Amino acid sequence: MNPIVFPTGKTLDFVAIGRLCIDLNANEINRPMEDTATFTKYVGGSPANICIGMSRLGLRTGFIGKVADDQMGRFIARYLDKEGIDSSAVSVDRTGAVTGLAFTEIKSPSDCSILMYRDNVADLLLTPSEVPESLIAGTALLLISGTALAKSPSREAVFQALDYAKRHGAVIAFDLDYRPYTWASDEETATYYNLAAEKCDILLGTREEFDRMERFEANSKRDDRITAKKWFDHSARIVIIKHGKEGSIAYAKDGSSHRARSFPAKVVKTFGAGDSYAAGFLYGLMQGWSIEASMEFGSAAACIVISSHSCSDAMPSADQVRDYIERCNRGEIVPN
Ligand SMILES: Nc1ncnc2c1ncn2[C@@H]1O[C@H](COP(=O)(O)OP(=O)(O)O)[C@@H](O)[C@H]1O
Ligand SMILES: O=C(O)C[C@@H](O)[C@H](O)C(=O)COP(=O)(O)O
Repeated sequence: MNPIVFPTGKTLDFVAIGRLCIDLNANEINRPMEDTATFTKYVGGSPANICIGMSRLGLRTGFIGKVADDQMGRFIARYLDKEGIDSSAVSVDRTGAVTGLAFTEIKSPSDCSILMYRDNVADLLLTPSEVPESLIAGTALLLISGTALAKSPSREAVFQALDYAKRHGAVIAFDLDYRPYTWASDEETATYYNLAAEKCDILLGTREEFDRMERFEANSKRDDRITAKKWFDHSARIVIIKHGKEGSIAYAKDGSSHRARSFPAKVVKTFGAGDSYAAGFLYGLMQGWSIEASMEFGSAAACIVISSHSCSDAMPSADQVRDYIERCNRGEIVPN
């Protein structure tokens, strides 16, 4: 069963708020970054990737964010337009801030890491006054992402967006998306994550990300059910805890739980899994599918992205995801 009823009659299906950045993915894979000479540039940033994923799946999407007034910022803006994403709420920084960069290291299909350059980044300078109420009033689903909570004024901009979403009945999804680089302390992280999560209908995060929010609480066994239960006393209706290759588990407010296995994949790199999973899962819910069917769709979308070189550019269409599931069912995908 699907416990989320999305509002109808909106002009957009999905709006994300947060960072628009650049991924620089190593071309010479299976080696440390010290030995990598060339990288390919893609649009990146977790909420940007999810929004691109939703657009590829055929939804009407928009983005609220801030880009640098430089070549990278213009590359991002152009890419959003090409993908058919409403970028009317993407403002341009005029203070000399820069675009965030994520260099990716692909040492092996299972040993990947990210080196972030995020000093004075434009995305964290988004202000509450740059969040248009009309765009949020006109969407069925708003996605927020944890990194945008790391600093003011972007933090207040996200809370402003949450307030508008509540006011206008948009469903709210929160991808925890914890990135250590941006936060001042563990206490600060837990405080703002908890304050935002209380207001959201759907929470998605890895076990490690939920651990960050629970640092003051008694869940020493890191029990997923205990983690999820807390949020049902607030606004949550679905809590998903992701466990990499081991799959994911969803808890719903009615007490049910749903496990999704991961599909086989010829993995190039592991990053991008969570973003494509989120896009596939949220897309499924918006089609009125069950939680299980939506999780399956997200898991297959994740495999397509981790079998590719990029995150954003590799986001699949709905037909590609369906085809991947069928090929897996026929035993045609042999994992590495
Ligand atoms: N090595 C893998 N093989 C197949 N599927 C994977 C693999 N890693 C991740 N996935 C899929 O992607 C989903 C999200 O991945 P996960 O690593 O948990 O999130 P994140 O990328 O946010 O850390 C998993 O639930 C699983 O379906
Ligand atoms: O989120 C970023 O700033 C970098 C992403 O674009 C990057 O490609 C990535 O790490 C994806 O994250 P994941 O889906 O959680 O693995």
